[in-house]
Amino acid sequence: MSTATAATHEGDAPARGALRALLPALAAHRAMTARTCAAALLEQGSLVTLVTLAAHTVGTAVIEGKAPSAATVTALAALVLVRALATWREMDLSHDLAYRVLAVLRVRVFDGLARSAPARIAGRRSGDLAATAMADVEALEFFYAHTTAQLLASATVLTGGCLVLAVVEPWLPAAVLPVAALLAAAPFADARGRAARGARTRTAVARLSADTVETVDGLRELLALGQLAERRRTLAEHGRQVGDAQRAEATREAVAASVRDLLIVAAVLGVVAAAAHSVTSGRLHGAWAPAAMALALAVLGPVAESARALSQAVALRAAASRVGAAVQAPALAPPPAQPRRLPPGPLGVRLHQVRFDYGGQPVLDGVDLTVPPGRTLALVGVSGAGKSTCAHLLARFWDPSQGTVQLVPAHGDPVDVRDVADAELRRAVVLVGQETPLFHGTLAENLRLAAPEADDDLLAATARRCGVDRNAAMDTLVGERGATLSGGQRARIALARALLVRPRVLVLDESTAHLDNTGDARIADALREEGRTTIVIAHRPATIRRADRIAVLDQGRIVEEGTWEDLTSRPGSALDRVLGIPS
Ligand SMILES: Nc1ncnc2c1ncn2[C@@H]1O[C@H](COP(=O)(O)OP(=O)(O)OP(=O)(O)O)[C@@H](O)[C@H]1O
Repeated sequence: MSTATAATHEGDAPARGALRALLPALAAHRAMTARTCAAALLEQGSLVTLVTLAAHTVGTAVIEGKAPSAATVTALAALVLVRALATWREMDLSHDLAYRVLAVLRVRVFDGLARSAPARIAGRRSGDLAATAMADVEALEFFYAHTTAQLLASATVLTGGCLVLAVVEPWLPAAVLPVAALLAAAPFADARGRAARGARTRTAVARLSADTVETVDGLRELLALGQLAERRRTLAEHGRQVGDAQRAEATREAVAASVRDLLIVAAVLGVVAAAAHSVTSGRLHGAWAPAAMALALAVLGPVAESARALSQAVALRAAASRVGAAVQAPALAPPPAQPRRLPPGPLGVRLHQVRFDYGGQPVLDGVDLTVPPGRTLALVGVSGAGKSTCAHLLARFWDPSQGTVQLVPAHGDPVDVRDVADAELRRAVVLVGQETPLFHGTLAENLRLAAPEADDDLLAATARRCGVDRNAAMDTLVGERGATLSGGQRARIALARALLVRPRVLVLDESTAHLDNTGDARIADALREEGRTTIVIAHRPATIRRADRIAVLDQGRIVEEGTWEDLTSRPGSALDRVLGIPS
């Protein structure tokens, strides 16, 4: 897990640069960002001009007893219209910009997860990952929609307003600028605390999301174990923690909002006092007193709003950290710089002196294994011996820390799987696990994941070959994760899907464990194809003995290899020990 993610999970203040790291995402939308800034500037600028002109007009009317000119009334009406249009345009553009950026960000989070799958995902809860992919990305909408353009516009309007005030009376900006500086500094004063509170909220939300996903997933098991009431209590407790974390943020924000209001009132009173003094000493026309007050109020309002947005953005550091960590997750199996093409024809497999660990003790410690092209090997070992790990290295979910995993053509040089482009490797080597998931959709849709171009006849023929229920129509809904099917039916569909790829190397990791003995034998026939290399990981003796050769994995190495007859005729063989056959 990356440091940023770890910090967030522990509820610490996340990295300071996390929000800055979000800005480059705007680079792809420079023109739109510029339009959003221009609209925000027009929105704020038109309001400031409107209220200042209105106050000056009223002041002039009261003091001089003159009705406003037609030009002034027209200008005021035009400003109202401009302000309304600019508000609509700014909201429209800022949200459009934010949603575009978020759409890209969601895909980049997904890419990050895919790049680091399954290793990095293995240690994390799916609800937690879903929270990063959805809730954290969604939370950043505020940053993109309500921070950047508003900050730029309010700073510009403040500068322009102060220049006008300085022209009217050089002392007037002195009442506005210190308050503006205080408002701008406020979000940074308690940045650590705010970021930590934000992180607590995000962590609580992620935990609740993880709990909810796990509970929904495991409802059947929880029901069977009589644990539903307990689970309900846990969910309620974690929901309460989310509420507490959100309330703590809201309470601080309420205090900050009151302080901001107080500061603005103080600044406006300061401007009123200074303007009144200038008017009474004859340096300023009386109409400028209400105009200066309105102008001060109008420029400080957006500054206060920006300060609020900045405070909220600081609280989003945790979400930004989590999204950043997901986006920047390094590839665990980096793509080759110069991919090598696999030669045509059957491919064998060779693991040479392979070492691998998951960050602790080595799981594989010098594995040597060769499967000639077109042959079937049964990889056998006690539970936890590292059989699936070998399969995962062959499918290149991970790379070994030492040694090589190669695909070996009948003629020509072996090719290291690290040198093969991902798409080509996925076509050449297909791994079917015991719990290969099916996706929500029809039987045909699930099969077509492997071969999008396959016609219905091919799908039906392959499904039949693997023993998928004859009566199952291609438009039968299989339900999420194949929930409406039996374990055996799911296995048959997963196998049919694998066959549609027409892989040259097929790795079956306990994929037929759900089938009865007859089904297992039929599937073995269906899978047999001239030239295909097959590695079968199994515990069932009948499955193992069908293989051309058997390799026994123990203590991280291949300790025994041979045919079924060889190994079972050897007294006290490692195979006998694995199968529990007394010597
Ligand atoms: N993602 C992972 N992170 C950490 N350790 C892991 C991970 N996957 C597997 N292991 C550990 O590596 C060892 C080998 O696991 P592996 O799944 O390869 O065994 P196996 O021989 O296939 O077992 P089984 O027959 O029970 O499926 C086990 O000790 C397991 O706990």
